[in-house]
Amino acid sequence: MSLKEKSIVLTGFMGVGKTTVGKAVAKKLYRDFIDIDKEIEKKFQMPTTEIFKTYGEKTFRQAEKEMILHFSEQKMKVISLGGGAFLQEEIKQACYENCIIIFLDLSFESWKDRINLIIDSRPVLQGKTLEEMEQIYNERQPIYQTYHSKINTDSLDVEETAEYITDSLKLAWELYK
Ligand SMILES: Nc1ncnc2c1ncn2[C@@H]1O[C@H](COP(=O)(O)OP(=O)(O)O)[C@@H](O)[C@H]1O
Ligand SMILES: O=C(O)C1=C[C@@H](OP(=O)(O)O)[C@@H](O)[C@H](O)C1
Ligand SMILES: [Mg+2]
Repeated sequence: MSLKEKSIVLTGFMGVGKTTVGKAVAKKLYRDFIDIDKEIEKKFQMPTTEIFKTYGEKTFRQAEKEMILHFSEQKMKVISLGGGAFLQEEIKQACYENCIIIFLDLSFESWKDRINLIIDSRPVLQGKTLEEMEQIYNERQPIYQTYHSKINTDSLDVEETAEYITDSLKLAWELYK
């Protein structure tokens, strides 16, 4: 597969903007957009929080793995992962080999301001104190260190982040064609 054909995968902690930015990047590149959480929710016909409540996290993680292994083999997509996907080594390897992984980084200080936007739809955060959330944030950082490109979004809005990503990709495609 040539570099230009590879699917783009967005990774990073919950709430950093993978879904929102992924959609914007796909639009700019005229590619299909796949949000893995959306695909899992379609499969189970219920929101993620309900999947966790009804079937448990293990079932969610199994579906997440199957879905990502399937889509990571496809060309020319923009794929937004869930923030827990890279807890599974097999997913990380498949994405690293087949796709271009972009890590959306955001400091905990900036992340804190988004809690209200995401808390209701993120079962992993529900019932946690701010200190516990910070602990999860810190514990998760090592899993995101497998990437091809990293972008810190502390001072960027969605459109600026999407533009930075597409500009970098176009440059890489031009350089390595
Ligand atoms: N760069 C950004 N600046 C400000 N808010 C953002 C940014 N990126 C995303 N958001 C907002 O943060 C929330 C979580 O974004 P989302 O794309 O669902 O993150 P993720 O998929 O990484 O969990 C949404 O309400 C979204 O509008
Ligand atoms: O980090 C996690 O464990 C999760 C992140 C969520 O996706 P986002 O990163 O898009 O919020 C979703 O997959 C699920 O709630 C579990
Ligand atoms: Mg998302």
